[in-house]
Amino acid sequence: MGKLDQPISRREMFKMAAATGFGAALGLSGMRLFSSLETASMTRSENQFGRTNKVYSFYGSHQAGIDTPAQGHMVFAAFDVTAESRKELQDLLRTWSEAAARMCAGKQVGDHLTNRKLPPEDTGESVGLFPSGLSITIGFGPTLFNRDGMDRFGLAERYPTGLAEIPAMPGDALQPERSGGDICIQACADDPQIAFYAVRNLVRVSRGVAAVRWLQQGFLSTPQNQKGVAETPRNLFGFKDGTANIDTGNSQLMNQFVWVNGSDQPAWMQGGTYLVARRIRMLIEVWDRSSLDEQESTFGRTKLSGAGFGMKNEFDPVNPNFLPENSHVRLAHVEGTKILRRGYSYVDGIDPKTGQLDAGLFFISFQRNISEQFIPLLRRLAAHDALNEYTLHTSSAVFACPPGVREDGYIGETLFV
Ligand SMILES: C=CC1=C(C)c2cc3[nH]c(cc4nc(cc5[nH]c(cc1n2)c(C)c5CCC(=O)O)C(CCC(=O)O)=C4C)c(C)c3C=C
Ligand SMILES: [Fe+2]
Repeated sequence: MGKLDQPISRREMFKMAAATGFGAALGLSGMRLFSSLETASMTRSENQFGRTNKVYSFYGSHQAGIDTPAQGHMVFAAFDVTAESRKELQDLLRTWSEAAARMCAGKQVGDHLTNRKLPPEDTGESVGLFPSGLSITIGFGPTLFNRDGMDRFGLAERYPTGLAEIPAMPGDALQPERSGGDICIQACADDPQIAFYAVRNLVRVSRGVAAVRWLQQGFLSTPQNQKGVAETPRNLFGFKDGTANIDTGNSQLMNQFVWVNGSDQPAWMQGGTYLVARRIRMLIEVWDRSSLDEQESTFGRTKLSGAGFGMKNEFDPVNPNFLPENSHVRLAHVEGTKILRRGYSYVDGIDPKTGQLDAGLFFISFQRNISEQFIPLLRRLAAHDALNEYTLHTSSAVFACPPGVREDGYIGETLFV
């Protein structure tokens, strides 16, 4: 194979692109990134699908994928760890960290061409694609610390205070095979192929020591107003979802409600946070037959503008007295406490029993303490929320997301010191 025929890595391509401009780099490599639909006015760091040259480092004081802006696509995988020793578990976390750091930087996990007689060290589907703001977030589930009374990895004593299992709630329709997990990986990117690529390669390099227990894909579309400013995304019920979310740029709120910090224990979780995932099926067919009045009363907000009842604009503070007592927002709005929501819509075909769409919200939230923030909120909603008529919670999982990774370090290393 001649030198010019050899595929180049995403890193090489972007180095070349920086030096020469994308057109020249692409001409040289023979790769095609821009379709004929794209115009000269389109930014050279973004293609017509909005897939971007953005890079979120895997290294830093906090993990990416929490306070970084939500990308358009998510693949979330929960794993059962089959490693048999603490050392094997640490090796797995090291291997994952190395691979994750490379992929987030827009590089491939390994070489495609080392040995024709062996499987390539990278699966190849990211060649020529943009880094697309890939973030990889890793969390540890309760069973990693203690499974049925067994301390498999000598970690039982290090069980984190803020990690609580969610008790059964009225109306739950949880599927055990879609719930729980020893470790989770949340991969988000502006390109669905990059998000899948990341998880697929992390699964590949963990063969023999971890097995996927369940996996969920999700998507999110962010509208832009006429000035090109991003607006609140809408969920599959057509409502703006995220209006009253925590502003991730507000470090005071992030420290108050999301990051483990100050005198919080255990010390190994400082800079981390706790993740709750609930796969919530939305009964689309029932919803679509309900009147606009009923839909708006369910949330206590106006469908088109997103404004709370009695208010004019989306971001006007809600006045609970104007909202129906059992409306979602009235019940979820609790003075003095908050959680950070970062969920994705999903569509998983149809329910084979009923023929109805299996679509909804893969709800993800991050908080400093699950028992104090999330569980009381879910209890209120499960007991009284008008939205329950249109939803079914089909899976549930909780994870402790350790702090970010230092260069040369690995994810969760503070847990082992
Ligand atoms: C336990 C926490 C929550 C679950 C589960 C949940 C499910 C859920 N939510 C929507 C749609 C909306 N939620 C909105 C606001 C909102 N929701 C929660 C928590 C849970 N939601 C909170 C804390 C809030 C903010 C309350 C406030 O302080 O005002 C809204 C309104 C717009 C917004 O602020 O985002 C919508 C719409 C769905 C469809 C859903 C389950 C499928
Ligand atoms: Fe909500």
